[in-house]
Amino acid sequence: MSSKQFSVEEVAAHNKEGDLWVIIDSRVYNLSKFAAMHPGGLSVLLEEEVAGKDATEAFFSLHRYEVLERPQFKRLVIGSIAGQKQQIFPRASGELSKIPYAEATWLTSGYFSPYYKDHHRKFQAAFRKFVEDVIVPDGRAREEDGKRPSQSVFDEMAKLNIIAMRLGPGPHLKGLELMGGIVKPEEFDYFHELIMGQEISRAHARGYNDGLGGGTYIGLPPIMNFGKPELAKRITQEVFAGKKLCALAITEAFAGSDVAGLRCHAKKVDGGYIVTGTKKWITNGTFADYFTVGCRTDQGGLSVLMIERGPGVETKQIKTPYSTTAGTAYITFDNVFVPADHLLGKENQGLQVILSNFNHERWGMTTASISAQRLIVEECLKWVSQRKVFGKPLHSQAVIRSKIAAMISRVEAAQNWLESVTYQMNHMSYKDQANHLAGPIALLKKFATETAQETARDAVQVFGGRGITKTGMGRFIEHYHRTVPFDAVLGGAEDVLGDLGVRQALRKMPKDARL
Ligand code: HEM
Repeated sequence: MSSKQFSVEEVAAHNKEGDLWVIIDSRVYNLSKFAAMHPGGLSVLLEEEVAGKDATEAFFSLHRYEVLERPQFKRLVIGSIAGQKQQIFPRASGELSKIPYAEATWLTSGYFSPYYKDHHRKFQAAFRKFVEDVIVPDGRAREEDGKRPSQSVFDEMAKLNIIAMRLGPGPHLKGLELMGGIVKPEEFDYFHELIMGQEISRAHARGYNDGLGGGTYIGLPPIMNFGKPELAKRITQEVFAGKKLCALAITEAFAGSDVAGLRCHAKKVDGGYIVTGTKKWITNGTFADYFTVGCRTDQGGLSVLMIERGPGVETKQIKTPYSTTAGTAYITFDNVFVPADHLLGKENQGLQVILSNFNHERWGMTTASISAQRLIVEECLKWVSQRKVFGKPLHSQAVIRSKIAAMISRVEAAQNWLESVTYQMNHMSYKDQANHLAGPIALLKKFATETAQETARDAVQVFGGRGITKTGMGRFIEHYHRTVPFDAVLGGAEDVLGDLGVRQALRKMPKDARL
C-alpha cells in the first residue's frame, strides 16, 4: 500500500469521471478506472458529497469492511491524508470481539464464570485462530461452489487431533496430543467440546459446518462404542487421521423420528447379511466412506450395521436450502452383502445403539446453534450503529432497540442454560446423563432453535432488503434466515423434543404430589 501523503484539498480536485478519488477512513482511493465497473454504478460515485470527498460514512452504510480487504480493491489505495489516522480496524484472526454481547460472558472482558479454567481459555484462543485461519476460508469457498470440504482442512484438523476431539471427552482421546498439547486428554471435558461447537460456527456457513464431519459426529460413535474391537479400531484410526468419513443412515422417506417404522431390510445369509432399502436426508452421504445403517431384520427387530461404500451402495445428492457441501444424500442399498462382524451391538437390539448418542448429538447441535445466533446479534448491533436513517443511526428508533433487547435476552438465556447443562454433563456418567439430562437437553435444543428463528426473523426486519440478499451487507443474515430451520429439524424437530422433555418430567412426578 502506498505511503504517499495528500491533503484534503488535493483529493478534492479529483472529482469527475475519469479522474475520481475518494477518502475512506484516511486512505485515498483512486477510482478513476474502477468507477465504470463499480457494482453500485458510476453515478453514486460522482455525487457531490462523494467525488473527491471523505466518503467513509457513505461507504460503510453500503459495504462490509471485507470489500476493502479484497486484493483487487486494496490496489486502488494511492496513499493517505496527511495528519489523519486509520480509525476502523477489522478484528484480527483469533481475537475476541469488542462488540457488547458478541462473545459469551466468560469471554467478555471484566466478567467471570465458574465453569471455565485456564486450559479452556487457552484452548478457545488456539481453536478460534485455527477456525479463522483454516476453516473459515474453505467454508466460505465451499459454501459457494457446493463441493465437499477440502481434504487439506481434514489433514490440518487431523494433525491437531481435532477430529477426535469433536467426538467429546472419552477413552478415544487417550494418548493423543490435543491441539499441540494445550489440553491434556484427561483434562478434556464437555466445555472444551462446547468451545469447539461454538467456534466452528464462525464461518457463517451452515451447510459447510455439517459437511465438516457432521456425519462422523453421529455416525462414528456407534461404530466406536458398539463395533467389534478390530473394526472399531480400524475405522476410528482412519477417521481420526482425516482419511475417511462416516455418515449415520437411519432416516428414510418412510420413517423420520419414528425409528421403529424403518423399512430398510437386512436378510441373514451365510457369513452376514444382504441389505436392501433406502435412506433419506443423510448428512455427508454423498461423500462418506462408512455408513452406520439402521435395518429391519427377518424377525422384525432393528439391527445396526456398518456398511462400507462399494457395490450396490448408491448415493444421490438431495437439494436443500443449504449448500451441497453438506453432502445431504438419498441412499439406495441394492442387495449389499455386509459381513457378520459389521454388526454394531447385538442383533435386534439396534434401538439402544441408535438412541445412545441422541442426547450428545442434540447437545452438540445446540452449542453451534447458540453461537450462530450470537453472531447475528453482533451483525445487528454493528448494522444499527453504522446505518443512518433520516440523518441518525438506525438505533435511534425505539422499535429497533426493542428488537435488539429481545435478541440479546434470548441468546444470553440459551447460553446460560447450555452452560448449566454442560456442567451437569461433566459430573455425570453417560448413563446418568441419559437418565437426568435427556429431557433438559431436548427442551434446551427446542428453546435454542425457537429463539434462533425469532432472532432470524427480527434480524431480517432490521436489515430490510439486505437481509434477504445473498451478497452485500446483510449476506450473513440472509444465510442465517435461510438455514436456521436445519437446527430446528435435524436431531429432532421442536415439537418432538418438547414432548420428550415433558414426558420425561411427568415420568418423574412423585406419586404423592398434590396441589
Ligand atoms: C473503494 C471504494 C469502493 C469500492 C471498492 C466499492 C465496491 C463495491 C462493491 C464490491 C459492491 C458490491 C456489493 C458488495 O460486495 O458489498 C458495491 C456496491 C455499492 N457501492 Fe461501492 N465501492 C466503493 C465505494 C463506494 C462509494 C464511495 C459509494 C458511495 C455512495 C458506493 C456506493 C455503492 C452502492 C450504492 C452499492 C450498491 C449497494 C447495495 O446493493 O446494497 N461505493 N461497491
